[in-house]
Amino acid sequence: MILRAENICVSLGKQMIFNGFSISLDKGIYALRGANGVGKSTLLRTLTGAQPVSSGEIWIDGKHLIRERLPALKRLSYVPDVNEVYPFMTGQDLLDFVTSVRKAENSQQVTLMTEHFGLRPFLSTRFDTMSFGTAKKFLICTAFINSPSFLVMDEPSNGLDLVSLTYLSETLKTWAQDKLILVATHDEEFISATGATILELKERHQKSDKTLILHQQTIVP
Ligand SMILES: Nc1ncnc2c1ncn2[C@@H]1O[C@H](COP(=O)(O)OP(=O)(O)OP(=O)(O)O)[C@@H](O)[C@H]1O
Repeated sequence: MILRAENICVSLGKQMIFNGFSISLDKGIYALRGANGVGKSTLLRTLTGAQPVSSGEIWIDGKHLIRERLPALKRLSYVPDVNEVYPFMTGQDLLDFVTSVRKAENSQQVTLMTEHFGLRPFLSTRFDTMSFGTAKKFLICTAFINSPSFLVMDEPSNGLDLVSLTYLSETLKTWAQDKLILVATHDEEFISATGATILELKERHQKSDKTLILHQQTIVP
């Protein structure tokens, strides 16, 4: 299993969002859906170590997210729905920074991706003057640096133009052959284009008691 999370409990402020939630996934592409506020972003942040758990255990590719934090983090990438990049950084700065932090070689895949996304003219643009979609495309590119086994994206299609969206869908389909891709999305067309299996996050009896409903039939484009 690339992802294994068991009995996780997560609270935000006074609100318990997850109370004993478990999920295990192997390679493939999965679309996490659910009503606004049900906890999709919180779940993604938790599975990537960005949101601490009050109890429960998470393994990424067999590495424990707390006890083997660095090896676990090296195996995953997370693209949030908000631009969390320092405003003074340029597109190239971000690519260089992530390449260096991940001790990666300059990746051909990432260079190719920046070309397909039309990012070359924006390599020296600062994030505080970039459009939302352009910033999102740089963040997506960095997620592919060092070929992580577990790719997590929050609303990846949000803000992307059609050409970039088509390229991203095709790239994700290829990657899903031997990696796990988990995206939170409300975008039916994107789900259809990637052929993702839908995971519906729902509340069971009370707010913190959540379940995942797996839609066995994937939507075929
Ligand atoms: N920093 C925070 N402090 C307290 N509560 C929070 C915080 N962030 C989110 N919440 C609450 O946690 C719950 C889950 O929020 P989350 O953003 O994970 O939902 P979501 O399913 O991703 O929603 P959406 O579809 O609107 O993006 C909501 O009730 C939200 O109000």
